[in-house]
Amino acid sequence: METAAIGVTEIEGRGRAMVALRPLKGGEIVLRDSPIVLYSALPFHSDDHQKNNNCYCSHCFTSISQQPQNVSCSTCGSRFCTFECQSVASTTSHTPWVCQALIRLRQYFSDHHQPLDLQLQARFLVSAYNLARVSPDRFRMLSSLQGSVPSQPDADSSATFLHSLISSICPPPPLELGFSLELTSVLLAKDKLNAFGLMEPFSEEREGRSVRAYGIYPMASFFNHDCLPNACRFDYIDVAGSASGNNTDITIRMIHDVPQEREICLSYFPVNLKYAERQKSLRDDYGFLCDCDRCKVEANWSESDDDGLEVDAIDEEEDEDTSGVMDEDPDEQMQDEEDTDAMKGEDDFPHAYFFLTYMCDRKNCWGTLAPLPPSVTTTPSVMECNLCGTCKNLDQV
Ligand SMILES: C[S@@+](CC[C@H](N)C(=O)[O-])C[C@H]1O[C@@H](n2cnc3c(N)ncnc32)[C@H](O)[C@@H]1O
Repeated sequence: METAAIGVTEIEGRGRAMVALRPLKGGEIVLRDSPIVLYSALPFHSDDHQKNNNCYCSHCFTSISQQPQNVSCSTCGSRFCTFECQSVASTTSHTPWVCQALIRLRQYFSDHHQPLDLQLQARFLVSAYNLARVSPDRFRMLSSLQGSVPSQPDADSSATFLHSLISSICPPPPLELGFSLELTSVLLAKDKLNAFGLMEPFSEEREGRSVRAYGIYPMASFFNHDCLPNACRFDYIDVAGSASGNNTDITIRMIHDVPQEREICLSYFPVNLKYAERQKSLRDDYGFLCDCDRCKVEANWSESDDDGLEVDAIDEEEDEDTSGVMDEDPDEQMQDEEDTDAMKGEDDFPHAYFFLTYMCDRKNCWGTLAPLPPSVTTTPSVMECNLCGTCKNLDQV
């Protein structure tokens, strides 16, 4: 039997972390994870009619706009892809309390205009308090994830507002753990630190990435962040299909080879973000300052470097022959380049190799490329983008 690929360990200053339990190959799938809690990314109410017209299954989030057979909840109107999905939902994600809570919150948000963030936090709280009722074991998993009572007054004011809203219009049925402002506040902090956005299928016309639903995944929540990640997340929404029951599962795939004991990290946002944007998001949203190898270099850049150097350096690099380097560990590759100073502007920009090799260059995508899993291809040089799905041979990269 093959040894497990990754395991959870504690790293000082970083909390729990995922590490390689054996040498890992680029393209290897190191985790498949199913969500413990899911919620829609659509507002309860929006002036945008497209957004009000929910065309996803409320349980498995498969697109149902093309499915004439879809069914609706006779009480709240939520739509489901099939009777089977609706039947499963009636005892899990769409219990009578959720149904009533959705009706009342929808009414409240159409009468009182509130920002999208707050509406989505309300959706999360309904899903989380419902989970506490229908699956105490999964709720305990959620409770064990990173996230405690926040210190920022802003976060506390959202919790206070949402707690009082839910208490007054749709209080949950009695729960073992109770229903308190402190629990609401802690749950919101866990959502903020651990939720993954399940993306709409890619479209070149749409700027930015559009999220269909948010999910919290019990194992994937242990990956720490690095601005030059060695693994990335793939989801297969609308590809897997509701029939397989895993439309909302995610997989984590290695971007390149890593040795045993190396920490496996994801990037919490698209890798093209600038230093200041990354630091702000990590400080404000995740509560830490990043001092990864890339940040150490970019911390010394002037603002104009940050604006222009990445593109300049990539253009310079594009003239070089990068084929045939994929069999090497890119970390070593970068180290070799550092040692020999083979790359122009190397001291300032040692991560040019990463951008050239692993960043998708399709318009408006900004996804990350990882080799296809060895089980899918016999050609290790085929790279797939985790957002738009484009496949490229390494010699095209
Ligand atoms: C999704 S959790 C990752 C797992 C977490 N370390 C734990 O113990 O459960 C995100 C949190 O991990 C910590 N974290 C993630 N990446 C980090 C990094 N590069 N340096 C320090 N802390 C990090 C931060 O506290 C962040 O809010």
